[in-house]
Amino acid sequence: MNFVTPAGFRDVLSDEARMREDMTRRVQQCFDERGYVPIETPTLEVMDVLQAGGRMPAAPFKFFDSQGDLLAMRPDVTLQVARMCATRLKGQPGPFRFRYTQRVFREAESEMQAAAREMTQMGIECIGEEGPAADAEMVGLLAEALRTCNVGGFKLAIGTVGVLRALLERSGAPEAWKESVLQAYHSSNFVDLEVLCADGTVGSAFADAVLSLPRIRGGKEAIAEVRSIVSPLGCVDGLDAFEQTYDLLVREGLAESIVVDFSVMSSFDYYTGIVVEAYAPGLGAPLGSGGRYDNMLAAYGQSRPAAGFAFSLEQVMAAQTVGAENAGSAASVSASRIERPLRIAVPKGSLNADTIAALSAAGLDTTGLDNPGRQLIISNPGVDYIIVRPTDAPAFVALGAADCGICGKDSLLEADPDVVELVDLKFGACRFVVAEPAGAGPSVEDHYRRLGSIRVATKYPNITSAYYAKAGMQVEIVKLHGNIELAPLTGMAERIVDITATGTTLRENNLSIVDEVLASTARFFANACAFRIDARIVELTKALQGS
Ligand SMILES: Nc1ncnc2c1ncn2[C@@H]1O[C@H](COP(=O)(O)OP(=O)(O)OP(=O)(O)O)[C@@H](O)[C@H]1O
Ligand SMILES: O=P(O)(O)OC[C@H]1O[C@H](OP(=O)(O)OP(=O)(O)O)[C@H](O)[C@@H]1O
Repeated sequence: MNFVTPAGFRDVLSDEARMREDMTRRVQQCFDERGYVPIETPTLEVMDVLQAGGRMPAAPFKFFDSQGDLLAMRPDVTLQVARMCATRLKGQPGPFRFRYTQRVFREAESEMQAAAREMTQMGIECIGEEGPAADAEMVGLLAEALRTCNVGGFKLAIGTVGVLRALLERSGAPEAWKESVLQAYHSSNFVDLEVLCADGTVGSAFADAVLSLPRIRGGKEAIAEVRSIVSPLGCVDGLDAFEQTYDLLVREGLAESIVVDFSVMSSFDYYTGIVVEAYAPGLGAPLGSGGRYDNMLAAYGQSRPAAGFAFSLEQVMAAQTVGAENAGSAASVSASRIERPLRIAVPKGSLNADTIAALSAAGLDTTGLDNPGRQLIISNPGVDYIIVRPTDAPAFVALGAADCGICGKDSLLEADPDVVELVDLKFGACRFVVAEPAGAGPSVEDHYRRLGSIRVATKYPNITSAYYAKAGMQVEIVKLHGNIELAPLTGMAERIVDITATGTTLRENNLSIVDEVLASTARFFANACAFRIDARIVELTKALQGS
């Protein structure tokens, strides 16, 4: 027997535990000095209670107790605080300022994530206050806490959800379109957004506004730019308060640390006003996030305005490690981000030549990239090309090993990484199809009727199972790594789900297409944090769009 901890759970040895203790103490003291008092919430909640508060931030661990209640380990503290305020503190007038340091527990969300499943969150919730002063207090305190933790060069991206909500409501668009737009915003999919805004569902002024909003970023001028776009449409909701919040933050000396960014809207259904996400240079994932969630308490029976944030102790410690490594070089942490080469994941294989051509047309020095030999990283002035298998590109970018990259939409759909999809590069066009041996249709259908399932071979099990789940058909998926067409020819599977481009492979192996699953082209995409703090990615995006 191996005496190991469960995946994603670990012991913390003394040296690290001492650092964690010290950091926690300093942060809690910082919160305490601003009038925030400690609270603790239970490790377990009834699942229905958690769900009542809105979208769950991550999949929780769940189990039944002896009474048959479905319980969940807390994936987050905010929902619990909302529940607590609306129930146990119902009779008290407030406002309440709470702080906490608590472990949260999350089931792994994807295979690609080598993630911890137990994390320590430090955060605050301010219940019963609203307006720019309360919002600035929340964002300012997040900045102060990160400074207390010596996180160098951090950035706080702030936006407000009011403007987009107003644009959608007043656009007159059908619900399905609005949901698709929100989905594109949530998944940071600029390519989908472009397609939706070009489909003629809403007038061009609304379409242009919805499309340009997430690309606007900067300082005070970014707010003015948003205003000039949404004001003629009568959609300035929340923008005045947001501008006042921004001014207050600048007055607190935070101009260098905050960046207005209207693409930060990942939890639109949960937040009602300002949203904030914290990033540190060199970290692939955000340090923490927060915002205003005025509707959540009402879901528990008592309406009160509320705002708060939480950040991860583990992420803060990781930022310090990256900061210490950068400090070894001549530059400071924030400056080193600018000086460090931009890391681009470049696919080898069939997308390679077009990728090099696109990067070169965008103005990058691609010398040596077309003939790297066995060298896996090609370094040119200002840029490191990381040569990857196309199916690995999403992992490199999502985990922050590369700042941005290129691969087929098929690889992105299969991996479903947390990245920002920026440009449809149009090359690498292919179609995903379901195919079977020519003339085998009746026998495959008979097989399904008799056994209630068929075997489908593919390199893309996630795309395939999503397709069959939608079709309501039971299948056994056989995962292969290449020459998928062999599976039905050898009797290993009845059908395949695979790529076709010219159709030659299907034709030469006497296979015929049963259905179309989706079409794919190559995409340029970026790590969500790098996209928000590294201006070079925005520049490269523009250059690639023009090429
Ligand atoms: N005829 C085609 N066959 C395969 N892929 C194509 C074709 N045309 C375009 N593509 C695109 O090129 C991408 C890379 O294909 P390629 O064959 O180079 O790598 P792969 O073998 O699928 O990936 P990996 O080596 O990571 O398993 C595909 O994901 C797809 O988006
Ligand atoms: O329609 P066509 O132009 O004939 O292209 C389709 C073929 O290309 C891909 O294979 P790939 O060359 O990537 O090899 P693999 O089977 O090893 O993945 C795909 O899996 C098909 O087999």
